[in-house]
Amino acid sequence: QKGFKVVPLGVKGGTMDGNLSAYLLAPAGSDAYVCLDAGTVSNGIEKAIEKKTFNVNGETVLKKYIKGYLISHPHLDHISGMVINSVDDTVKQVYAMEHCIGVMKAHYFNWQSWPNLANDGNAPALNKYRYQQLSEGEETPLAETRMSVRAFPLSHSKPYSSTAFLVKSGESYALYFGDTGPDEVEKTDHMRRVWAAVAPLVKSGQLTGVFLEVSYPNAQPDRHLYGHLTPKWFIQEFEVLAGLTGKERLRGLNVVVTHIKPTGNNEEIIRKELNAGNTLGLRLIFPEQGVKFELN
Ligand SMILES: Nc1ncnc2c1ncn2[C@@H]1O[C@@H]2COP(=O)(O)O[C@H]2[C@H]1O
Repeated sequence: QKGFKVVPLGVKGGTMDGNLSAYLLAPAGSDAYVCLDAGTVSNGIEKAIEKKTFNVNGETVLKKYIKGYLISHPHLDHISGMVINSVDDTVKQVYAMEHCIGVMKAHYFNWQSWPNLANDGNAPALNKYRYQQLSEGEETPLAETRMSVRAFPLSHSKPYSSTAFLVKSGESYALYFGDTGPDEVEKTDHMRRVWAAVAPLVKSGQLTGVFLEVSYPNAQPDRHLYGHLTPKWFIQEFEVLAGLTGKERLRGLNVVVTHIKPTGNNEEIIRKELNAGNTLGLRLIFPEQGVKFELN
């Protein structure tokens, strides 16, 4: 089977602490998932069961279906669900780049913030979560799944970093961006480097979807982006990809819109601004907590 299935456990940025960034991703036809970021875990599993996305209990989803966590950066809204659930969880892998593993060791699984359920850091390390360090561009198999991942660094308000994950299953790929500012504002080429890596996969039709953040409406001034995108910058970044692939290649590309901060009626404003700016014909997907969808 080609492509992936996605079960969002949490979809928002900002302060809604029962619904923060976390996306289960598995090859189509498989229940061996990884969790892309883990802001909200239990509440998302519960919502998915209510919505009949899963017909097993929450314990089975947490312990058996989730085979590992991919953490883009160590901000609480991307990691707190994993930390809180670690007590009830089973042995699994935690994949992240070096800086992010460093923060988890020093600041979360350190016995002071939380018991050290991981396999390194302050003694005694209880050895339940196994840190797997990802290096830029290197393909790492995702244990107990049919998937592998390549990681790319992102800039999330300099000097802080985040990560994009390019997940492979068979001949299909899905690209997940953690929080990121636009290259032009961050004064980096990090997003461009990701686009350059995936452009051939867009041309060959193997890239089944892109998860990209939009945190604020266009009215947010660039000096207050804090390492995030607005609809204008989101579209502008896809224009960079279009410059590498040709615009026509992006028509109908699945793009999952993540990390909207739901202040006031910003969700509606952002949706309108994205739709109005979508001259590339991207297939914008606004994910809902617990509602499964497919990428193929
Ligand atoms: N300099 C700042 N002043 C006020 N708020 C900030 C500043 N930097 C970051 N933030 C906020 O802190 C939040 C942390 O999570 P986010 O990166 O999603 O979004 C960030 C902003 O909302």
